[in-house]
Order: sequence, then structure tokens, then C-alpha cells
Amino acid sequence: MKKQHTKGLKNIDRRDMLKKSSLLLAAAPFYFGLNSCISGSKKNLDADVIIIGAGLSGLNAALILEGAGLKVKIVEATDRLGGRVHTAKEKDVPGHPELGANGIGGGYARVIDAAEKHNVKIGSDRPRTEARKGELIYHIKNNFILPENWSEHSLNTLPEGFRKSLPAYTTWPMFSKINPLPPNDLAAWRNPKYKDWDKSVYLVLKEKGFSDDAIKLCMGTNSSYGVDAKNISIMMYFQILTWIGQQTASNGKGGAIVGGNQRLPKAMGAAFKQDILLNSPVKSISAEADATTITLNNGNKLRAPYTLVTLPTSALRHVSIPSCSTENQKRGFTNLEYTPVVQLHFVPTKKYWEEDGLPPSMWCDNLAGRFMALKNDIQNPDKVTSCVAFLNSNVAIEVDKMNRKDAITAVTKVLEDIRPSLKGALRFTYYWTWINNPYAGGAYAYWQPGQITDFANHLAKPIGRIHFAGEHTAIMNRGMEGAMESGERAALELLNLIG
Ligand SMILES: Cc1cc2nc3c(=O)[nH]c(=O)nc-3n(C[C@H](O)[C@H](O)[C@H](O)COP(=O)(O)OP(=O)(O)OC[C@H]3O[C@@H](n4cnc5c(N)ncnc54)[C@H](O)[C@@H]3O)c2cc1C
Repeated sequence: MKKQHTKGLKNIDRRDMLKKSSLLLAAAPFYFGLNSCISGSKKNLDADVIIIGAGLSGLNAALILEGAGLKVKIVEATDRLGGRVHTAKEKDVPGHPELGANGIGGGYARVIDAAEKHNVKIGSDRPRTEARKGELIYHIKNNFILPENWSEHSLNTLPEGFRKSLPAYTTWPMFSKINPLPPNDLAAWRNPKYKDWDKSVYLVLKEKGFSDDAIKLCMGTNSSYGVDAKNISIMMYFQILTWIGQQTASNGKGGAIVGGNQRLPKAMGAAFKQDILLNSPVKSISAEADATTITLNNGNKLRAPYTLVTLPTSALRHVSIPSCSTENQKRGFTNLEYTPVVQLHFVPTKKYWEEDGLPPSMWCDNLAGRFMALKNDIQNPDKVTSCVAFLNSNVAIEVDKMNRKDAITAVTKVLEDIRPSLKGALRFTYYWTWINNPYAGGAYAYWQPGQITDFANHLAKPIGRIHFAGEHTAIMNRGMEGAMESGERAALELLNLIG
């Protein structure tokens, strides 16, 4: 019997890819292999394909190519697999919250299939990076505001018709109402037909009567995407909404990997039988007529007929590559930015929320960001295991510019100033930045006005024998599923060429 998650989304966007891949894989033993299929000089080749980056996109591509009989080598800059899937170690933060990807959608067909195949369990009871319902208070312009008091509060500057919605959720229903994309066409966001919508969220909110103050509150404070309303395209929100609609329609069971999402890339890495070079940052990639050469920071070189690059553009900017295939691609590699995220983790040493009677978690318009009391002990679901100051957008950038010690001092001071019960109630445990990190450069790609029209369809264009994958090149999906989709697309692209 087919499992629930094999219905829905998977049928929409995987049908063609899988048809193609099953034909190719069936033919694999006869056609693939270093000596049978690579033209040109075969001397000094280290693999058929070198894959740079051991995130989900690189690992998925590697397993598909290995399954087709190719010799594949993965080269990874850091000492671990998973990239932006990164679970905190229990010794660093009790409850091991996710530092990177958190939720797995019910329609994440590839992620769910991979979890099943590699024997990691997806549980609906997941460690969280957000507060539970009823456990959050807003802290705006130095005032505590309970969600139930927001609609009538004097600091509520939202226009009529929006006043009842909380700042973090105000714009979504309206964006949903004006979303021009067809609900079943997950690729439509890149269709030039809709290019007039590739404009800033700011412009749209102004047209709807939002003041600058209200826009800053809703889109420039703890914003999950980008930095502020002026530098984000509303088309990206339409894409997210269309995709979420499909995720919901799939009726699948999502959640998170039991024991931490990082178990998935770890299991995928264990299933891959060939070499994975860790601690091996790549510094340059060059392409000749019949081969590609990658040079590591330590000077070592590897050669293969094809290289697949899975780095976010922010990390790729540190790597020297040949000229782009188009000017649009060059602009994309240069300008596509990643959402700023910094996290400071603490362990509560007393129940500060009982002392002042306020909810334990706070949504703040200052350096404390989203301060969340996390309950990540599945055996003991009411226990606050740790707290995180989850900083997005401008506050993340501000804190990231400080040295680590000053950042911890500054955020702790703000927390203690706004909420005296936190004085002496927090033991700092762990600091993590996705910004000041040469191998990430931010959490996930966000599209600025005009960028989707300019280069979304160019980012994945091969430069000679160098191919590209990664979440930012995904067409139908986002996040982890987008990474898996892109790895699959790139692997099939290579198999088509090599076969
Ligand atoms: C805070 C946060 C929250 C998120 N929440 C969610 C969520 O709830 N749900 C969801 O689906 N997704 C979420 N995501 C997004 C998701 O994690 C990513 O989209 C996905 O993991 C990206 O995979 P990737 O393979 O494309 O890139 P990456 O995982 O970034 O892989 C690229 C790899 O390349 C390596 N690398 C970089 N430079 C070099 C170099 N020079 N040489 C060699 N290797 C290099 C990196 O170390 C990395 O391992 C979140 C991400 C973050 C950071």
C-alpha cells in the first residue's frame, strides 16, 4: 500500500524527473562508469563527478549518481555533514534545538522518502525554535503587550482591517488574497507573465494604507525573510504561499527527525559508499575542454570531467570560478543574499515566568529578537529545556558585527533590562551565527525586487562542465525539500550528459 506522503505534492513535481531517472538508472550498469562514458583525457581523474558541499542537495545528488554507477567524490569545507541542517549538540544546548532547518512539511516527498530509506524517523513531536500558543508576549517600544490586548492597544498602528492581527502574522492573509499565482503551478513564480509582481513588499503595503511605522513592525522586525519590506519581492511571498498551499493539500505527515534533523544528512552520508572529504574548503574551480579541476585551500587539486557546485551564492562568492554563462547569472551569483540569523542560547536557572507571571517567551522589537523558552524534552513536554534569543533581520546584522563576547553581553543586558525577573536567571550556553560564516553567509536565499525576473532562471545554468544545485536553484520547493529537489535535478542533468 502506498504511504500517505507519496500522494499529493510528489505527484505534481516529481513525475517527470522520476520517469527520466528510472529509465536512466535501469540503464546504469551498461552505460555508466569512468572508463566507458567520459570523453577526452581520462588521465589523473579523481572521479566522474566531484560534488562540492555536503548539504542535502549535494548528498542527494551524490546518492543518485552513485546509484547510477558513477565514481563520485564529495568535498565539504566543514567537519560535518548537513550544511544548514544543523542540530545543536546536547552538550552545547540541552534539548538540542535546531540551529538550522527546523520543520519538515507534510509534502516534503523527497525528504520523507530519504528518511524512510535511511531509517531515520520523522516525528510530529519536534524540538522547536518557536514558542507554543499562549506562551508568548509582545514587547514593543518598551511595553509588554499580551496578544489578547493587541487589537485595542495604543501602540497598534496597523491600518483598519488589520488591527486584530498580531505583527508577526499581519500581512500573510492579505498576501494570500492578492496572490496571482495559480495554486497548482509551483513554477509560476518564475514565469515572466507575472513579472509586474516582482516588486517590493513595501510598495504593496503602502498601497494598502500601511504607515512606515506599521511596515517596520510587521516586516522589518524579526522578519523571517530578508531584512525589511523594501528589499524583498512580494513575488517571493506569493511563491511561499502557493507552496505552503500545496504542502497542506498533500495531507502528508511532516514534523522533524526524531533526535534532530541532522540525523538525516548523517544517515545519507553513511549510505554513500565513496569518499567524502571533510575539512576541505574549495578555493577555486576551473574548467578545461574535457575536465574540471578544483583546488582546495590546502593547495591539493582534484580533477573530474564534471563538478557539481551546491554552495549558497554567499559562500560561492569566496570561491574563484570561470566566467558565468550569462550576465544575469553573474548578477545572481553576486547579488542573491541570505536571510540574516544569529542565535544565542541560554539555560534558565530559575522559573522567571513564575516570578513575574508573564508568558515565558517574548517577541521583541530590540536586540532580544524572538526570545523563546523551548520545551524540547519529549519525555517531559512541559519542561523548559533552554531559551534562545533568535535574532533575524536588522538586529541579527547588528549583533553579528560585534565580537562574540560583546554580543552575549549586549543581548543579555537588553533581556535583563526589559524583564527584571531574567536577572541572574539565564546561564549562557551557546552562540551561533549564520551570517559571519564563510560557508553559509545567511540562513536561506531571499529575493529582492526585480531579482526573480533578472536571474532566477539563470542561477542553475552550467558553466561548461561545472553544474549548480542548492536550495536557491530549486523551482518547485523551498528549504530542505528545495535542496533535495535541486540535487535531484542536477544529478539527472549530469546523467543525461554522461549517458
Ligand atoms: C535558521 C534556519 C532555519 C531554517 N528553517 C527551515 C525549515 O524550517 N524548513 C526547511 O525546509 N528549511 C529550513 N531552512 C533551510 C534549509 O536548511 C536549507 O534550505 C537547506 O538545508 C539547504 O541545503 P543546501 O544543500 O542547498 O545547502 P547547504 O546546506 O548550505 O550545503 C552547502 C554545503 O557546502 C559547504 N560549503 C560552503 N562553502 C564551501 C567551500 N568553499 N568548499 C567546500 N564546501 C563548502 C557548506 O559547509 C555546506 O555543507 C532553514 C535554514 C536555517 C539556517
